[in-house]
Amino acid sequence: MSDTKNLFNKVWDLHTVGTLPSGQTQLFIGLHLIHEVTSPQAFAMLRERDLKVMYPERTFATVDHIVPTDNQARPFADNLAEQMMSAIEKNCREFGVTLFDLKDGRQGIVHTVGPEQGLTQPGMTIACGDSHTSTHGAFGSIAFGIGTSQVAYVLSTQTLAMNRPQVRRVGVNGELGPGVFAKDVILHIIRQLGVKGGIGYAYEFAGDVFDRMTMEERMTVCNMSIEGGARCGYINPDETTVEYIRGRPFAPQGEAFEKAREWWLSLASGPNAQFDDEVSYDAASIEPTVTWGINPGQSVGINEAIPTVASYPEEEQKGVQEALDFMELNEGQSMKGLKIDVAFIGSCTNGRISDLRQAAELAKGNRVAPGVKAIVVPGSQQVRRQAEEEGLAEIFTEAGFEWREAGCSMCLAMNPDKLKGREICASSSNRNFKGRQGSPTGRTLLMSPAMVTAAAIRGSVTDVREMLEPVGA
Ligand SMILES: CC(C)[C@H](C(=O)O)[C@@H](O)C(=O)O
Ligand code: SF4
Repeated sequence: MSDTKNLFNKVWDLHTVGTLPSGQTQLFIGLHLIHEVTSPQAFAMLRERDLKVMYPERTFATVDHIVPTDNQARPFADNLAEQMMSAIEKNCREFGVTLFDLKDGRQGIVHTVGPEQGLTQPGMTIACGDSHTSTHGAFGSIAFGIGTSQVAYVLSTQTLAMNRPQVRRVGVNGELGPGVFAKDVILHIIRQLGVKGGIGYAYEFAGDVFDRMTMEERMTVCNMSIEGGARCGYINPDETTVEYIRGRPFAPQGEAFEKAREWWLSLASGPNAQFDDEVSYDAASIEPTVTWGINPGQSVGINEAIPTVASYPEEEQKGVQEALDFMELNEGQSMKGLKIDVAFIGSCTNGRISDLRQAAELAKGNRVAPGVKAIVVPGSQQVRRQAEEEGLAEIFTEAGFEWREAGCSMCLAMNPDKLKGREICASSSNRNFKGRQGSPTGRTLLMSPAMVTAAAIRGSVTDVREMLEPVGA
């Protein structure tokens, strides 16, 4: 393999089956993850054509979006949710696909359970009928969100027709300050490059900030690469990646693991790797970040004022004003002190054990502010069990947070967890689109789980650094 090839192109080339008449690449998909929302029609398409799932052993299913996080008794109160649940149960049974269902112990958000079970590995191509599939790129896999008809295609052929994106290296170097987390890094990147800036690109995140990150932090970053418009995002595999995977249920074991390790590490972009574009940011310039608008690029550092409309290019000004009007915020205003109604800790961006540990550390000995509804929703049953064992669940409930079952919950509100009316929600999720959290007029402020916890306790948007122990104390 040539030294100048970056990881993305190495993995792409290794999985290329051929070039289609359209000019697209037919790409072999190593791992296909499915969930209840985008799979029912895909299975229906297979039935219509009398097709089978080509590699049921490369296909794994979970339930996450529609799952209630309080009362999980069947049948679910929501008829549509019950139908989706029964459909995935039937489809997995009939097509021979492993399903992590509610009784399984491994159920959770699709992007939480893949890595947790050791299914997600470096050098793989991964597809899932879900935009945040980019999360799996944290392992140095190339992982794409796909639509329902493509889900049918992958089920029946284990391949996907795709245009090869260009690769942009996004560097962040230096030291992150206290109270600045992976979430702030990716919100900062999206703000700089724009929500459409990544169109046509795969993002390689590189630099010493990512090198020092844990796998869970890397997943937070890659999860949101698609919010910046990129087709996918990834981080080169290193010893951190290898050690995370070691011993997980679906990881290679023994000698096979050592062989895989060598191969995984060989895939990383080397010092001479070429990129179609490169940008880089200084870690020290990143503050705890919070969104003020209706897309994930509309954010500010907690000590900054909301930018003026005039500071945007003319073609964007109308949209910016519309966002301010919807949020009932003004240019020049500070986000600090803005009252919140709801605090949501969870989602495939920030619903893993390290997120809950951070939140619990701040919640310990504090109380959720009067009038604020605060919920903590683990990303998976495994995260939930671990949090209970570590005493985190108890810390949360003592502080006045609700402790829930695993699922997507209020990230998308395709389940009973919804905002009401004009409520403002401090949320550790990844999208702040109008109506995203279940009320058409509800308002979402994206931030790190630590910032959400701080807002829950103070009752308003807070600089989390005010609540951290001074260094050395
Ligand atoms: C329901 C699903 C198709 C959707 C996605 O693709 O991302 C959801 O997960 C989301 O986050 O909006
Ligand atoms: S947690 Fe949110 S972003 Fe992630 S898969 Fe579920 S709905 Fe989509």
